[in-house]
Amino acid sequence: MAYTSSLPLPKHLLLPNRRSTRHRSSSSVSFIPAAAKASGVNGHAPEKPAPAPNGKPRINGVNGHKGVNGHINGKKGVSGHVNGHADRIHLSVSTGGGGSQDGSGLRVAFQGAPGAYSEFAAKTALPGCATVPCRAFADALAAVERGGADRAILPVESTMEGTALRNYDLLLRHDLVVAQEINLFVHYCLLAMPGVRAAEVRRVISHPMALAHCGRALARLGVDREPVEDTAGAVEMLRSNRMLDTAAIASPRAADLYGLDVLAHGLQDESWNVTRFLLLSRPAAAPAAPPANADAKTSMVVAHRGGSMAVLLKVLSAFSSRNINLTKLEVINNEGDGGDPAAAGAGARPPVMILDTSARGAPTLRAFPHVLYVDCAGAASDPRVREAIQEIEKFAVFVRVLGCYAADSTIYDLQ
Ligand SMILES: O=C(O)C(=O)Cc1ccccc1
Repeated sequence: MAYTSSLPLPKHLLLPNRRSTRHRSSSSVSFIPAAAKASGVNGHAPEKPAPAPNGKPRINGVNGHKGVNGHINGKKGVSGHVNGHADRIHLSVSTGGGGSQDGSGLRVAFQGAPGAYSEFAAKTALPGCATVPCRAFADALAAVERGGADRAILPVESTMEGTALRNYDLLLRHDLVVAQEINLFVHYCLLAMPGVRAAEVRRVISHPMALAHCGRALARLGVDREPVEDTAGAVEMLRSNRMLDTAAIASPRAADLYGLDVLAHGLQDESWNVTRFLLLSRPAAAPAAPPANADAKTSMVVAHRGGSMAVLLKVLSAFSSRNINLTKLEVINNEGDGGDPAAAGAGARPPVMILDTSARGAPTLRAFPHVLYVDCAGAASDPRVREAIQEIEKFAVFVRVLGCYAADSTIYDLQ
């Protein structure tokens, strides 16, 4: 596949996150690697490279330039140069919890039926793992907490829609840590029962994210849309009910797996469509954190009192004064309902619920109307990162480090 350099910047790099407007006031700068490369920020047309040495197909999402320290403007400094290492594949993380480096011996819970994008992402990150299908993302996280799985995989942001706030909500409510990240190029296909022609399709079913990513194509087709739990589940539903007036949006792999026809390829409204997934682990079973001098990322959530831009500036200054790059910054302000969860029903914005695991007693769920989701380059053990967090803790209400893991700027392409 050839990617051209003339694509516009992904929407979420330019605008406040619009997907969240109903429930959330949120704006973000979120840096999935290669998003800006595809947009031609550096003037190079990205090319699909040879498979990586480990056999995984990959797109090197970055161009070898170092990022601009502390630069969080959505246009410059976001070309995936999170850590300045363009074409390495970071697979040398210890998987902890008894698993080997390729994930053999690990069970990874994912939402959906076999063939879901999340399962591909899990298998790409940990080729030797066993995947455990779950009905909902919440079930996947609960499976890890209860010991029924070693990891859960969760899509947390996409170049087309920015942060998946509902999945962040889930992550924050659980006592789990980020163990690994993986970026997956997502191709959407229109699939139907063998022999069904496009003109016969009246309805399209898929995961809500897939329907949203293909909105313009679906409008052109003039079909009804129906959300279901996941893309592969949609395909399974078509197959088992022999639905002849319905198509599903899912991956080409799901078409093979379930024996369906592909009516159209590349259905997504933007040709550059990358989803970032996180692999989550119980804290005690997490892989050893990358050493301070390795390419690493630290993810955290910062709750603050809100009310002014000063907090944001102070957070930025804590990082930029130490030359620490930010790779994600999402601002959530849910003060509209005064933090009253009871007001949430009528379109008011509920506060963000975060499990506080720092206290001595049992972890408690706390409500915060003003939070920042921050990913920074560097390990949590790096003295600069430690100091930045300590500085933020002086003025924030609460900081929870969500994990420290190997930075992986590769975009994997499974087509
Ligand atoms: O439904 C799936 O296949 C999933 O894994 C969730 C999803 C949907 C669309 C893009 C990425 C992940």
